[in-house]
Amino acid sequence: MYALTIGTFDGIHRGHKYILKKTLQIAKENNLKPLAIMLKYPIGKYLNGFDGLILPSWERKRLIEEMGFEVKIIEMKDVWHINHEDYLNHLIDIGTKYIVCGEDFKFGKGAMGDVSYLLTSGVKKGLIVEVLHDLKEMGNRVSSTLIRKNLKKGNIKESNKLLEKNWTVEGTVYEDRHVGFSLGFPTANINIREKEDIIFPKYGVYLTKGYIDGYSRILWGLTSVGIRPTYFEEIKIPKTETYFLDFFGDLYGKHIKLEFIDFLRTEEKFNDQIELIRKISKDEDNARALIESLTKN
Ligand SMILES: Cc1cc2nc3c(=O)[nH]c(=O)nc-3n(C[C@H](O)[C@H](O)[C@H](O)COP(=O)(O)O)c2cc1C
Ligand SMILES: Nc1ncnc2c1ncn2[C@@H]1O[C@H](COP(=O)(O)OP(=O)(O)O)[C@@H](O)[C@H]1O
Repeated sequence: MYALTIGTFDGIHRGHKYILKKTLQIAKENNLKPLAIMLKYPIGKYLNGFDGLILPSWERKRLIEEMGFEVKIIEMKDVWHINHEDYLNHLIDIGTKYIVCGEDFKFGKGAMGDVSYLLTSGVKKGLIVEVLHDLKEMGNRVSSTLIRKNLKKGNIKESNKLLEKNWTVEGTVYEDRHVGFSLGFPTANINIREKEDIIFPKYGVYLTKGYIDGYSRILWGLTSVGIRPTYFEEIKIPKTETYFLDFFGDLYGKHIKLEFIDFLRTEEKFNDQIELIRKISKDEDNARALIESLTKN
């Protein structure tokens, strides 16, 4: 029998950890197995204005499993036609005894199932329901939406605080126009949207740490996210590209994980390449000073 919690858990932030830990505790106390049913994408993806995921589903699954859960990934298209009564019966059929959820938990077709439904019909069917209050940070509800908003503003430190770890993206390095080398700043283009719709943070320059497959060294880098307004390109596709400091090597085809540490500046349109090069050199100086202050002591 299971102690179950359901959600998208995008980011596995402080609020998620609070619900997940509570579920683990309940499972332990009641001799149940902890189960997390995880949606690949939030409902927002199918409505208007979805900026993208904070973390891909496989990373969220890994983190939840690491806490001690069995994780089942579901996709919205597989469940949104099921009405809330049938879905509740399904949860009971698979062995759910306890459900742990937040105040705004909704499920079933048209989001008709909610906490009050669980507390009435669910309880009648023998379920035990634990409803948790929202976790707040400076008066704000800790949520994936809040973190996405922070990422869109370039507030990396605040996002990392809410996530309780450094925000990380990953992907394979692909070849592009080879302009980077001619500028004196080769950049590894990392395809962060290879498999899932990951959020692009505010366009600009970030201090990052790179973990490259097959390399034992962790590399500091300057990561530019954006559409390179200095250059004319027929179609503008946002890119995440990193110039690694004190490094030279072929990175094409390599898998790279990037940890975002800080935001340095907004992306700008320069009149010519010389101006851009000057600015990137300044970015490098700023980054090196920041790294020194971070790695001191
Ligand atoms: C640290 C850094 C800062 C950058 N800032 C800007 C910028 O403000 N504006 C811009 O148009 N491009 C900026 N770029 C992107 C460069 O234009 C880009 O790396 C170059 O065009 C190489 O592109 P490629 O990978 O297609 O060869 C920046 C790149 C780096 C590494
Ligand atoms: N310090 C470095 N940081 C990032 N990439 C580097 C570095 N040194 C060499 N490279 C190589 O250079 C490539 C990027 O060169 P660049 O001229 O920007 O071409 P592209 O347009 O294909 O990205 C990287 O993918 C990597 O293989």
